[in-house]
Amino acid sequence: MTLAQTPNNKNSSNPFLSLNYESALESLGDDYYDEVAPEEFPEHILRWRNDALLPPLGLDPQVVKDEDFITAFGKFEGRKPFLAMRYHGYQFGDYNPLLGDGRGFLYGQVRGTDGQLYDFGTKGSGRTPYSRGGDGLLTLKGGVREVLAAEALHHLGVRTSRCLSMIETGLSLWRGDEPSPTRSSVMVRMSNSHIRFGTFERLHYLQRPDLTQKLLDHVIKEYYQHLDAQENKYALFYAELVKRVAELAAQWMAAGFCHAVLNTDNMSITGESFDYGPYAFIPHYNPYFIAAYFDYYGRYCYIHQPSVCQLNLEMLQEPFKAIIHKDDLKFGLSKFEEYYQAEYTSLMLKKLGFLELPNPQTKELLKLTIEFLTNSKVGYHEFFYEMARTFSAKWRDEPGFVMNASELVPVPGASGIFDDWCILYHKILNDLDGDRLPIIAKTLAFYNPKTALLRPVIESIWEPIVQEDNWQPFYDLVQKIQSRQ
Ligand SMILES: Nc1ncnc2c1ncn2[C@@H]1O[C@H](COP(=O)(O)OP(=O)(O)OP(=O)(O)O)[C@@H](O)[C@H]1O
Ligand SMILES: [Mg+2]
Repeated sequence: MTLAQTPNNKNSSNPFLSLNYESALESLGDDYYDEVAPEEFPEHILRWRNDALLPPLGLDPQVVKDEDFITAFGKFEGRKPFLAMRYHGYQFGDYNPLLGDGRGFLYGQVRGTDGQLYDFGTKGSGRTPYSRGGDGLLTLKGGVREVLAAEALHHLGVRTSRCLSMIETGLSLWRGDEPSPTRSSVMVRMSNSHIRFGTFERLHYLQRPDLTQKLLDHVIKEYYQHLDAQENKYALFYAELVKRVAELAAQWMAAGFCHAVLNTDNMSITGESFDYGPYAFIPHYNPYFIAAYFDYYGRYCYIHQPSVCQLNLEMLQEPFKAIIHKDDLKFGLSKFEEYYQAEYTSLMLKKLGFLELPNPQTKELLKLTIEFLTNSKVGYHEFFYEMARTFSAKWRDEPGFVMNASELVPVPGASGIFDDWCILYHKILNDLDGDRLPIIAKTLAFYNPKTALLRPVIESIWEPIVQEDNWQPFYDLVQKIQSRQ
C-alpha cells in the first residue's frame, strides 16, 4: 500500500518543503512502518540549525530562514506521511520485540548533491505505537548532547549522522537522569539511512524472509550501489558491512569515544554511527570506562566496543541466513579483526603525527603509547593535543627534548614508560628525513584539536543555558569544534 503523500511542492517558499522527497522506503510497503502524527508543541524556539548540511542538500544557507526550519521541523507543516519505523533489537544481550521508533519518525528522504539518499529522522516528535510507557519526547539537554556529539565525531573523522536542527518545544519533562522538570526539544537528524540491524532482526522474528529479501535489495540498491550488479552481491554486501562497522569501531576508539548503548537497534545497516544518548569521551585511557550509569556490568565499556560490534554483526547473520550462504557470512565476519586493526592503527599513527611508518616501529609505538596513557592517567585528548602544541624540530636532537615543553603531569611511577616512549619517538624522528618534520607537525595539529567534548565541557555550556538561557557558550563550543580549534 502506498500512503497518501503530500506532493512534492517545488513552488513552496520554504526551501525544505520544495526539496524533491523520494518515497524509497515508503514504496516498500507498510510492513516496515506505521504512519504517525507529530506532537503539537506549545513553543518553537530554534536553538540549532546546521548550515553546513544545507549545501550538500542543494540549499543556500543565506536563503533558508529560521522560520523555514521551524515550520518544517518543529510544526511539521506541509509534508506527510511520517513513518515510525518498525524494528526490534538485542538490548544489553536480551532480545526485545517491543521496540520501534517510539519518539521519532522518518520525516522524509532526499537525494543529496552527491547522489546519495539521505534520511531526515526526528527524535522527540511525540508518541507512536512503539512508545510503550514513554512520552515520545526528548529533553533539551538530550538534544544539545546529540548535536554536540555528532559535530565532534564528524570533525574527528568518525562516520556519523549529524543533526540538521534542534528546536526547543516548551514542554516540561520528568526524567530520572536529569534534574526535573526539565526542558524539551525536537531534533531532526540527517543520516545515511535509519535502517537498523534490528529492522532485519524483527523480520527474522516474524519469519518473513520475503520481507528481509525486499529490504536487503533496497539497502544494496541505495547504500551499496557498487555491488548491485554483482552476481554474489549479498555475500559482498555482508563483507562490506563488516568492514564498515569494524572501521567505525576503530574510529570511535581512536577518537576516545564511548557510545554507551551499542544495542542492535542503535546499529545502522550502512555502518554509520548514530544515537548519542549517555555517551562520553574518555577523560583518560581507562579500557574499562563505562559511560552509561545503567550499564552495571560494563557490557558497553570503552574497550568492549569492537567485540560488541563483532557480536552484533554475528547476531545479524540470523536474518541473513535465509539469503546469504552461511560460509559467506562466516568468511565475511572473519575479516573483522583485520579491518579493525588496520583502521585503528592508521588513525592512531595519524594522531601520533605519522601517515605511515615501518611495521615494527608502528607496533612498538602504539604499544608504548597505550601503555603510557594507561599508566600515567594523563588526559587522552590532552596528551595528543600537547604533542601537537609542543612539537618542535628539537625533538630530533635528544630524547629529553621530546615533549619537554608540555605541562602534562603523569602520575608518579609512569616516568619510566614515558622515558622509553620519548627514546622511541626520538629514534623514529631520526630514522625519517628532516624534511618530514613540517608534515608531522601538520598531521599532529590536524588530528588533535584542542577542544575535546569531555563531560565537564558539556556541563560548562549547559549551566548558562539553565541559569540564564544563555546559548552563546554552546554556539562558541560548536564553532570551536567545527573549526577544529
Ligand atoms: N521518551 C521516550 N518515549 C517513547 N519511547 C522512547 C523514549 N525514549 C526512548 N524510547 C524508545 O526506546 C527505544 C530505545 O531508545 P534509544 O534511546 O536507543 O533510542 P532513541 O534515542 O529514542 O532513538 P534513536 O535510536 O533514533 O536515536 C527506542 O525504540 C526509542 O524509540
Ligand atoms: Mg536508539
